[in-house]
Amino acid sequence: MNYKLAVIPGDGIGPDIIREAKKVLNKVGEIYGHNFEYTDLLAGGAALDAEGIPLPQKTMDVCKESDSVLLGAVGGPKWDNLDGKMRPEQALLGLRRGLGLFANLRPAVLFNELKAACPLKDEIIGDDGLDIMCVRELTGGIYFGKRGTEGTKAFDTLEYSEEEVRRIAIRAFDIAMKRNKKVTSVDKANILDSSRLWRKVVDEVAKDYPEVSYEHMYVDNAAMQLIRYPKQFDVILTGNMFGDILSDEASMITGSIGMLPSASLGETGKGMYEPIHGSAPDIAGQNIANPIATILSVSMMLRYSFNLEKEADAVENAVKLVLEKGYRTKDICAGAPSIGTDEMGDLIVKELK
Ligand SMILES: NC(=O)C1=CN([C@@H]2O[C@H](COP(=O)(O)OP(=O)(O)OC[C@H]3O[C@@H](n4cnc5c(N)ncnc54)[C@H](O)[C@@H]3O)[C@@H](O)[C@H]2O)C=CC1
Ligand SMILES: CC(C)CC(=O)C(=O)O
Ligand SMILES: [Mg+2]
Repeated sequence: MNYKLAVIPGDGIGPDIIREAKKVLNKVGEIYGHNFEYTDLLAGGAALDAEGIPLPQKTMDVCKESDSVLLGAVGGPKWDNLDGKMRPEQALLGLRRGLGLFANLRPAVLFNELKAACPLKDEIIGDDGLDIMCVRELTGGIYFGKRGTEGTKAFDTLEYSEEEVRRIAIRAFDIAMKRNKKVTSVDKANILDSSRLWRKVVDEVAKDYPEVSYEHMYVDNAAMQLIRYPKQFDVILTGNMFGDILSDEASMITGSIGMLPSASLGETGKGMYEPIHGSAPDIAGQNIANPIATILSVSMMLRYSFNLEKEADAVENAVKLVLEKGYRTKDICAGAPSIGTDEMGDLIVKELK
């Protein structure tokens, strides 16, 4: 099969981690007889530098025509003083909305081999590890609300429609049915009207899933419970900003933010796949970034967009084997010797079968 991929390396460590992810995809293609055809595109700071805007029309057009999108990360201090609408991060919002990718899946899984890198105590992790799926609404909420600055005041607004909540809730309950059948819906319904609407709609959706146990939890409590007793969670369903924040917190369950992949999905098979971390300007250009979150995002692409289960498993297994053999990038080495971004990519490619 031939798969057309739009590839957006972006800024900071973006180009380094994307290079490793492509190596892995190329090897998967070679072993399993697929052709992955890449179109490299500009977005974020790289696009601002080249064309003066964060999301050029060509990037959007090619993403729309492609079977899926692979993205590194965007942003960095060079562009931090630009007006809100011109910032690199606007490219992400434009892509997510423009492609209709309302469901952001962020699986926080602790590989057994990385227990030492996880800051939680052994008795909290237990013997059977940790595995939480964060389902974040991605095209609504406060990141997309009306905002502005008026003199010495600035405002942002948070809106959700019933339809927006319903479609993400259905996605979360469907996912829970294939996992441990538990959904924790996270909101701030003690304060926010939009959260009370969120709760009402989730209650309605839950009626169609009698096998799934579900609960509501306030976001401040959820942030605390994630550290106190993460095993209580199976699927976390939440809005755009809460999901952004809680998934960075949940990433420490995996040992490092450099381990957590994501899939952004809509109503069709097309998705956008990216690590949950940013462009990490503090380590850019040093060959120390962990490429595993991006490589696992490739695995999610194979599974969710192309239905290539064997191939997706092969990528995950290759990552596990490399970790089993003791290889670590700096963020997960817990004081032991570490290897570079490129060597980690090469070793994962070598373990693919
Ligand atoms: N999806 C995207 O493109 C995102 C972009 N950003 C942008 O990225 C820039 C930096 O944002 P930060 O808040 O610093 O978040 P960040 O996620 O880039 O970095 C936070 C910390 O985690 C480390 N880190 C991140 N990824 C890593 C990896 N693969 N391996 C090892 N260490 C890693 C960094 O070195 C840093 O110490 C900003 O311009 C921000 O707006 C932030 C989040 C998401
Ligand atoms: C940079 C933001 C637009 C997004 C973000 O932090 C994320 O999606 O994780
Ligand atoms: Mg984030």
